Amino acid sequence: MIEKKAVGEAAAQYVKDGMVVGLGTGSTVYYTIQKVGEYVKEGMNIRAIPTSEETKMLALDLNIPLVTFAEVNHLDVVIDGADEVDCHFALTKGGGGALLREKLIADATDLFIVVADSSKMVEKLGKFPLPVEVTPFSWERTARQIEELGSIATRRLNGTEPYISDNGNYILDCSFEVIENPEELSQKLNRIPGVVENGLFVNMAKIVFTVEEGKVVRKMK
Ligand SMILES: O=C[C@H](O)[C@H](O)[C@H](O)COP(=O)(O)O
Repeated sequence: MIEKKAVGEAAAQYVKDGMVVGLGTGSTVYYTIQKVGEYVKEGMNIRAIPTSEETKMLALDLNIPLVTFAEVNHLDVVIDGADEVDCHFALTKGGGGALLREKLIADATDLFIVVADSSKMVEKLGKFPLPVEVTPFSWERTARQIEELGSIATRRLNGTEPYISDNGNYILDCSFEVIENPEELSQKLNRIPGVVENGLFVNMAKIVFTVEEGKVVRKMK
């Protein structure tokens, strides 16, 4: 919790007056969003696109002005959390189910910043099961095709019911153990009909805020 707050707040320094900002989802970027709310309260003029309904509610509570892709095409900065970050800044995302909008929004900026406590930093991705968003129709067949790539795909539940994403889809949590080539796996997954998007973010993050030896560090690509 202390690390999440420290890295989340540190990244907020990249939000400046006049910017269009992408706001991520989760318990780490929560602290970034709180800081951005303070900036707005102090008079900073920004507009934001949230990566989930949860973040949208939080931003509205903090009076952060929102926009949509109907009005903007490019974001000045996007700040988001991650479930795993490897040494090349490849990420696993989607533990909170927001991966599709997160990827759409991260794709719309040249400055994608990740906030991740030290537990998220790994040598290779894979220990955290990879979230894959799939269409509910024939999800079982899609799951079998994902399993042919070497994983065990488990449909996410919300209690006893299927978890439904903000986009009306299912999430499959796919255990691959070790992901040797995230880019290749991402391409293979997205070629399977029924896969809407996968939680691998490769060659997207430019800056990672994390904690090393008890101090916040900013790692740049
Ligand atoms: O879908 C959720 C997102 O990808 C989150 O950014 C990710 O799960 C990290 O969340 P947290 O900061 O709560 O660990």
